Amino acid sequence: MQPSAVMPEQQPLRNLDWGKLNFLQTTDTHGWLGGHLTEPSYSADWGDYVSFAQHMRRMADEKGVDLLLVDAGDRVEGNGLYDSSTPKGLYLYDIYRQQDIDIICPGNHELYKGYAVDGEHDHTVPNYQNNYIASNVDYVNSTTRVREPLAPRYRKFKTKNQGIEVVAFGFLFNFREANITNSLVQTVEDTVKEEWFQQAIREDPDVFVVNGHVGVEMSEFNNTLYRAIRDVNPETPIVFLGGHVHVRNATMYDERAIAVASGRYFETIGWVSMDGPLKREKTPSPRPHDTGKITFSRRYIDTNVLGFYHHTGLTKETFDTERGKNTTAMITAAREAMDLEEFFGCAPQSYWMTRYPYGDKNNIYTFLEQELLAEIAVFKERVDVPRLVLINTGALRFDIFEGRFTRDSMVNMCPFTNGWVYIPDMPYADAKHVADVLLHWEDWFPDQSRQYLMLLGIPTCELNARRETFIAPRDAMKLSGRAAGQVQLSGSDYKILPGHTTVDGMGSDGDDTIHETYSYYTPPSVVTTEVGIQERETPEKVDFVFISFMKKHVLSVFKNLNSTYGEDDMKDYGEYKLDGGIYDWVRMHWSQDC
Ligand SMILES: Nc1ccn([C@@H]2O[C@H](COP(=O)(O)O)[C@@H](O)[C@H]2O)c(=O)n1
Repeated sequence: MQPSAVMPEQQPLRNLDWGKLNFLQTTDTHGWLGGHLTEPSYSADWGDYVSFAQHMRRMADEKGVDLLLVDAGDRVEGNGLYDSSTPKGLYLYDIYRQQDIDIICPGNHELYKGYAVDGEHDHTVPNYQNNYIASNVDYVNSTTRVREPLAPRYRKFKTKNQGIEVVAFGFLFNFREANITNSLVQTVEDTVKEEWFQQAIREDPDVFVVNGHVGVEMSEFNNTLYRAIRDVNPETPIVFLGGHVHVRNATMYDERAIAVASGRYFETIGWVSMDGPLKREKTPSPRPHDTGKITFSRRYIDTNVLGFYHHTGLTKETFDTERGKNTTAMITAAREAMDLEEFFGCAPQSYWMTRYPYGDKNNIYTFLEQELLAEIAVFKERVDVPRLVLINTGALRFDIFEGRFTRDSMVNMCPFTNGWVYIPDMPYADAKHVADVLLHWEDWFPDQSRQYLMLLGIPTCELNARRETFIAPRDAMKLSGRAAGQVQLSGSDYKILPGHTTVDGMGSDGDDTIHETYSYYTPPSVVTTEVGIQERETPEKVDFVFISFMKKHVLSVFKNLNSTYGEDDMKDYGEYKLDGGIYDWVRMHWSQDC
């Protein structure tokens, strides 16, 4: 743990079921390798995970079974440990590589910026050599424009103890709208037609492992890849290890194919185990599968040291390994070098992405709309022109906690350096119309809406995963005026604290830690604010100002509406960047100490 991280509290835990083949999975870590310093349930750091994995590998050896470590991408963007150095990732790649990972692939965040693609190509791919798999992502050399696979397309290997033959892939969802030009993503549909893939699915392994930056309910996994593999291999067990959607989720595609994704921001380490007749005899050829039952199990391990001690049967005194401790020290040194605890201001209250409804004063998007937007989208030369400002809610990616707001909190909340663009003197009604279409895309274009939103990635990906409101019993009690506190389990020292309470396609027993649930409210896809516009006297023309990330989306609306507006009408709206604007706002409004 980092020196300033809070200690976790003892909470009731479910054990891990071991099988012949077991996996520890991370995904969407987004640079959070220092852990969640102020959240006890998730306060372990990457060094603790290094120690944990070393012990788990030892335990696997003792049991004579196998353990594979997998990461499904989006390792960058979203935490100071990556974003606050120049160049970005200066410390992260070395810290990351301290963990031995057997199967690793890229996510979309590795492909938004040229330097991030180069970071993969120059650091992560060589750090993990043949374990890095890029089944549908290419690297394009910026100077020569030569295109080559970012890493091998697939990997065939035998596990250490059981000798199970594995064919492993590493896919990225069909992310083609926003990746930068030194990367190239081929659709999963086109990739499965390629000769190498057709050969790979005929390698006749004991198990297929499809690692992918893909949600377990996205069609790239549950349709295209599942069908392609299953059609040729009716009996072979398949393990899909996904990500991207930032939620804990698991489902069985059939009795011999499981799909699991393990949340976001290093809050969760996924555990998947499979047991039964996995390994087949060497002869005859083709080797028939033992069609005996394969059992699967999944757990979402909260990233804290008390859980790690429990699952390894160790204690504070016996848990840390040399390598783990060194990794923790590397993180501490990097955090200090980048001054991530630098005080920026004092947040007067917490603001939540999904725990309070949009419109409530505790909701971060209400805060963005009502407080921030008018002051962070400013262009001195046009300051007197009324403006309609629009931003995607995906721009803010983490809650703000009441109290010290540091360099770290700033990047956690918004790592993006997007600028602002505008269409000058646009008819007010047209600007409103575009905003309305972006907000209610599904109503405007019901046929293409959902897939379109997903592809374009307007909102937070959590929004795409979960759309129904859930009011937690504690909040329901508050709403009805009754008191509620932490739940004490009778006859035990354990408290039940708020945290992840997952209901997935396999039931409600996936979380290792038994938590009290949070409320959940779906955020909108965009928010807007009007500056210099009176409700009773609306101007004929306004500046339509939007975050540069939304350029493609706005163009897409124009196209769908057969509008004559196009890219040539869009101009830079000053030089303010999103992160810089928020920084200045915090300095100005939250300057008091705390
Ligand atoms: N420059 C950027 C890049 C991304 N976003 C937002 O992030 C979303 C994608 O993040 P995931 O973790 O969900 O892959 C994307 O949909 C945008 O909302 C951004 O605002 N600016």
